[in-house]
Amino acid sequence: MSDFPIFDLSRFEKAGHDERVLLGAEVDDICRQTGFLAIRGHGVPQEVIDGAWFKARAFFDLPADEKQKARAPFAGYPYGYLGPESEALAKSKGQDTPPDLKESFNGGPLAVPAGLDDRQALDFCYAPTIWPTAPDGFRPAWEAYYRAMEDLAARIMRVFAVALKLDEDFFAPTIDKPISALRALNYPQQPVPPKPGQLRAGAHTDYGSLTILLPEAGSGGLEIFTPEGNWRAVPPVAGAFVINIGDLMALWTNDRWVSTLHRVVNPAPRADGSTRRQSFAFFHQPNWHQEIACLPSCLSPGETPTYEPVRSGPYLMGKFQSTVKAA
Ligand SMILES: O=C(O)CCC(=O)C(=O)O
Ligand SMILES: [Fe+2]
Repeated sequence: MSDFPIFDLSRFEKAGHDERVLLGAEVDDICRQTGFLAIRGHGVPQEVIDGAWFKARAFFDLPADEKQKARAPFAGYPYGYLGPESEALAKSKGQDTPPDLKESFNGGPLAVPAGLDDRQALDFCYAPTIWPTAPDGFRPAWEAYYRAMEDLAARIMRVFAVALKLDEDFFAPTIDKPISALRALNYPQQPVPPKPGQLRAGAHTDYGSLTILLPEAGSGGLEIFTPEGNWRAVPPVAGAFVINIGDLMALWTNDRWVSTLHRVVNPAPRADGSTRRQSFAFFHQPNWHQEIACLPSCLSPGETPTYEPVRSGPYLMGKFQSTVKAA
């Protein structure tokens, strides 16, 4: 996919007002088509990326019973280790498929906002992350990466605001107590052929405002469903993150921006067996109570919003739980 769009965030941040508007218009174009692009010039230190990446790798390399010590305590609990075959993302789209061929470790917000007393929020998004006891140093490395993603997401949301012809900090109050989750994914080698319809990650859209992906360097498998109706590979871009918008951004923009269907396909069988793939996905999610309703700048005169407003937290909870419970 040689024409996969790449956006230089440092260029935007150094630019004056007029150039920002022009760069914002480029992002608006991309988000109207697929909402998938690579971000370079992001400023996230390589040590922070490597720190979390190699701790995650060391965790996935542990024996299964070690990893299970950090498992989510029940189906539908959002954090901790989710072992092989515990989720089918296509179920969030009403597709009944065999479970995805992956395992993941998931962590939530690093702190509970002072004074928050919403039971559902406390029991779901602010439920404690179940930390692994090994490898040493996992938690600080994870938290450093989580913080870097939270910061990067807030900067990208500023670009989005400009792209939508809104005040640059329009989104700031909607994401000042975000309920984002970080997920480390491991797609193991496949010694046994997948079942019919079974993928590494079934076709889905992401649920929130924006996802920041870090696919393994040189790996393939991630595909998006293009407006022309084809599945198309997304390449990992060296030194960049792949970002995509989620359902809440589509809702916010009255479908001016698309939350594109994507999936991770199985690798071709290889004689050397080296088909394992790792990735990080940071799911940026507006404040629990934030109402997401069509933005005024996305409504032409005489047009009415397509969707009823939703609240960020309960919306996310419903989507997440649809992927792990029996259909
Ligand atoms: O691993 C990847 O590259 C993508 C995973 C993904 O789309 C997801 O977990 O939502
Ligand atoms: Fe996704």
